[in-house]
Amino acid sequence: MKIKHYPGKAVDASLSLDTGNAMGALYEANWLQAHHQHQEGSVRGTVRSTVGPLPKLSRQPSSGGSFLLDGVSVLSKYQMTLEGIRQLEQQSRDRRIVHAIKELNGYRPSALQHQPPPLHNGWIDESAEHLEEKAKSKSTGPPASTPTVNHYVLDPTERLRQPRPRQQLSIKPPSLRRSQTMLQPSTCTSLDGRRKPRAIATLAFGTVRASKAPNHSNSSSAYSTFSSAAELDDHEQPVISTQPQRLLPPLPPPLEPPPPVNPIPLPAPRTKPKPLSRSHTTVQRYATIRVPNTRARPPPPPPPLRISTLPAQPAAQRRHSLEQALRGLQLQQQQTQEHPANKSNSNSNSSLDSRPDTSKDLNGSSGDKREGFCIPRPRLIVPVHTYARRRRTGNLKEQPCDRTNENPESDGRIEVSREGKYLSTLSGAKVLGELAILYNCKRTATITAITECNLWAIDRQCFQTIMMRTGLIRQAEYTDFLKSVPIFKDLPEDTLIKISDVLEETHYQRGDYIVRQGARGDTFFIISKGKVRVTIKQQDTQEEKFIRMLSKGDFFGEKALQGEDLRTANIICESPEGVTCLVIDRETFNQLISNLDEIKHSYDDEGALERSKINEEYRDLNLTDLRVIATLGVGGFGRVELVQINGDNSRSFALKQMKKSQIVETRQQQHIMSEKEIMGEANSQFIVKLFKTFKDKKYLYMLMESCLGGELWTILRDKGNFDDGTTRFYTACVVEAFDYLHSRNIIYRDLKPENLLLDEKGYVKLVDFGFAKKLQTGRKTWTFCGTPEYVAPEVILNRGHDISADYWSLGVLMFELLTGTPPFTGSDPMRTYNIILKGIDAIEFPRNITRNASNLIKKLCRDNPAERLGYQRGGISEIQKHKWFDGFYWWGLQNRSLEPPIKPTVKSVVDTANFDDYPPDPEGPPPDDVTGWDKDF
Ligand SMILES: Nc1ncnc2c1ncn2[C@@H]1O[C@H](COP(=O)(O)OP(=O)(O)OP(=O)(O)O)[C@@H](O)[C@H]1O
Ligand SMILES: Nc1nc2c(ncn2[C@@H]2O[C@@H]3COP(=O)(O)O[C@H]3[C@H]2O)c(=O)[nH]1
Ligand SMILES: Nc1nc2c(ncn2[C@@H]2O[C@@H]3COP(=O)(O)O[C@H]3[C@H]2O)c(=O)[nH]1
Repeated sequence: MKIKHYPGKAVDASLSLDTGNAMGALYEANWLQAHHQHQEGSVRGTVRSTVGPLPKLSRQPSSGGSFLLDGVSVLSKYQMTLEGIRQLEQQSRDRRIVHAIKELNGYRPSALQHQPPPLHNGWIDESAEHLEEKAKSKSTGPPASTPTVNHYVLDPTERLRQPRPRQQLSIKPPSLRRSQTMLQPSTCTSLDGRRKPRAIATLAFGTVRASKAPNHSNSSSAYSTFSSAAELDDHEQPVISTQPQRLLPPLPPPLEPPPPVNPIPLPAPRTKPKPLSRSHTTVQRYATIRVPNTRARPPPPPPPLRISTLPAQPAAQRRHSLEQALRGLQLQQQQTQEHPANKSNSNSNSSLDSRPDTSKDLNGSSGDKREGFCIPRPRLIVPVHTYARRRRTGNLKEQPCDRTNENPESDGRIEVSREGKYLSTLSGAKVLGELAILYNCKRTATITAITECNLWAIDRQCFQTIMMRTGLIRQAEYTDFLKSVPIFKDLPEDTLIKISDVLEETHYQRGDYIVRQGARGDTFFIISKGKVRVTIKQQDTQEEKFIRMLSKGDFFGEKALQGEDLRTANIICESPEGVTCLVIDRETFNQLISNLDEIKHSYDDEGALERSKINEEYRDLNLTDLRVIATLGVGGFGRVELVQINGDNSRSFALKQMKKSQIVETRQQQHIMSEKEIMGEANSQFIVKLFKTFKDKKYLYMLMESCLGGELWTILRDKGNFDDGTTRFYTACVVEAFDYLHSRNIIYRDLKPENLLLDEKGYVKLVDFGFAKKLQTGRKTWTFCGTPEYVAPEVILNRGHDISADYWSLGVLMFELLTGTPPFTGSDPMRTYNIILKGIDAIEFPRNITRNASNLIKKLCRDNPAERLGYQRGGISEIQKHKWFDGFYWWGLQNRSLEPPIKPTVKSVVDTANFDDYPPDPEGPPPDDVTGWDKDF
């Protein structure tokens, strides 16, 4: 063991052993030996302090209470609370109304089926062993709630185990000792690892062929492609709708909107309605416009074009017709739902496409199996505004209108043009002419039949009635769904209705890129059916890395709307039966959604990106560009200096200088590399940022952000102890830092007030990542390291430890902040370990520790790592939800709006008044080390 003395500063000890993991083995052997001796009634009070042949002992503790866990659970932030969704839907206040509307219209209950609730809510990958362990503890009761039989019976230091006199706990400086970080050679490390026309027309068959950008928006091109270019010769081909041209004499004044609830006594058929005979419906099939194929041959005279209007009908008959039409809708919907092949695409490929094409049977008599079909699903009619909008989804490049793709052989195709400029070609069950009716305006485009077309027409009044009804149904359906989506559940009803009004439902097929990384984005998506895969392109390889799956109720696409318009990830349709999304435009997003807390969260990759941008700023900085202002602190390997960049007095940095020779001597090379990597990538305001590293022959340097509020240790030393509220604030900062690290499977391992620095505002940040380590999922690590007073029993016993060891140290920190002394304090490390192994229940809690605080401390300092709060199913949020934190404003802490309990005085960027004074290093410069082990530093 080497003890280093730093003049003027408390002692900092480095404990190093030559043998790999001998330390842990030695300790365990000692405890066990002593335990045996104790059982034999012969406690002799000796601790073997040399590394010699160890007695052959079982590594299992001799009595119960602790478990060896190999399976480490990982907190998954992306688990959906399906159970919650289901409950919300059930609780929805106007559910009956929604239901009534649906029933009245023969709609089926929402297609949103519930999945069984997940087995748990936030943990994945639990090893069988872990589960088994839990099952066991369920049946027998949690082992830890059994009064602690202290199986660490050894007591070589009987005298020291006397309860510490109370006054010792609240002792004022100078008795507050600086804890000592211990070092051990890292040879034994982890085992790891989206004005007045009268009819609209529906094009019944065929498929859209041309000008389809792969954005899956079914309604073709955007206005931006309009120009005064090339007039289309209207005489060449039959014109169905022309723009801007009044087709028919003006209509009577606009229809009075019917009351919201069904004005027509429609029966609400629960059984499948009979297919209607076509003679009963006003929604008739009109004379087919047969147009010879003009593309392949020289243009013949235009085909005869007959546009029929619906005969004027008495009101009762009209009502009956509407009834029929709605039944037809209903039937159509059922057919769509019943044929799996038809299920998939409500927009682009009409469900009719998959049926036998009987379009040539004009009278629709024999062989026409589509008797029930009237008009396609109402949804096709609704999103009319899509013509005007270029939806930015996954297209890196807009696809140009390519008329060469059109298939001259296909039936029922029409061409849409405006001011003579070609817009698109449509076929299949498309709706045309709805705009002029909806907006009471002139035709907005010219429709030309380019092949024979079967068109169906509905008069204005009928169309408007259907629209109103379908609109209401749709609104109710969407509102109902939104209430079941976690991020919207607390929004007021009127906001949900507003959102429902502008939602567009879009369907994607398996493999479709709904959103493509790098593309410009203007839309926000909520998944209403199916699953999508999130991937991100790797910087070096361009390969796509899988990030996560998102499913019903999840949302995506908020990032492009919040930032630079660019999509930050790929979203790919994963479900074989496709994915349905409710799409919201930027305007609605900004007005109604962007302020929701859940929308503001950031993803890991964003942090990494942001960090690499920050680090980029210092890329060309050299050591010689820095000038030293003062010493901020002294650590195990050297000094930390306050520095400024020459010529820039506006800011300052902390430069940690580490002696290479000493790093090698204590075999800390691996730890130093890990420190650089973790601190250089971490992007949390509760963790000190490392901007750049340098090296020369003697030293390694780390250029970090400076925290001029000083060490929490110094403030604690001066104040003696903190009150409950102050302790809560600092503990909460550490919880945030741990949340960041642990969610990335990084264990910190050296928590203590010395490693908590205050920034100028009074928020604390974690510094010194010398023992931090990234673990492989579910793995443990075995390096014996940390600060004696803060190490967890499993570290002492060398049983392997993981992030749960940090929760132990959090409990210790709370105790120390509240009392001024850590709970487990011996006169030397060995004695300290001994006290630790006796457990938290052996420690007397002074009265100034409130009941809630001691409850939390005890829950953090459980012998059994698996039982520690933070490490269980609810993850770190269980700590945040503990009674001691009741009323604590976590969101204010995260956005730094919470007032810190102590505001340090920092007069300028070079004010070091909050730090102790440090004389020069008496040892002088270390020897050169040019062995090259540090080439990656
Ligand atoms: N970014 C910083 N801003 C201000 N002071 C700092 C900063 N980093 C370190 N210090 C000061 O230097 C001291 C030593 O730094 P640090 O703990 O990182 O060194 P170390 O060599 O790893 O020490 P240890 O022996 O505890 O492992 C800190 O306790 C603190 O007082
Ligand atoms: N304005 C416009 N209308 C289109 C487009 N594609 C199809 N249409 C249909 O063409 C129809 C022309 O008549 P309407 O304006 O009544 O309604 C229009 C739409 O239904 C398009 O890109 N722009
Ligand atoms: N960048 C990023 N986006 C994610 C992640 N998980 C889900 N997403 C979503 O993927 C979307 C891609 O498009 P946006 O960038 O607009 O918004 C993104 C997020 O909504 C993730 O881990 N990182």
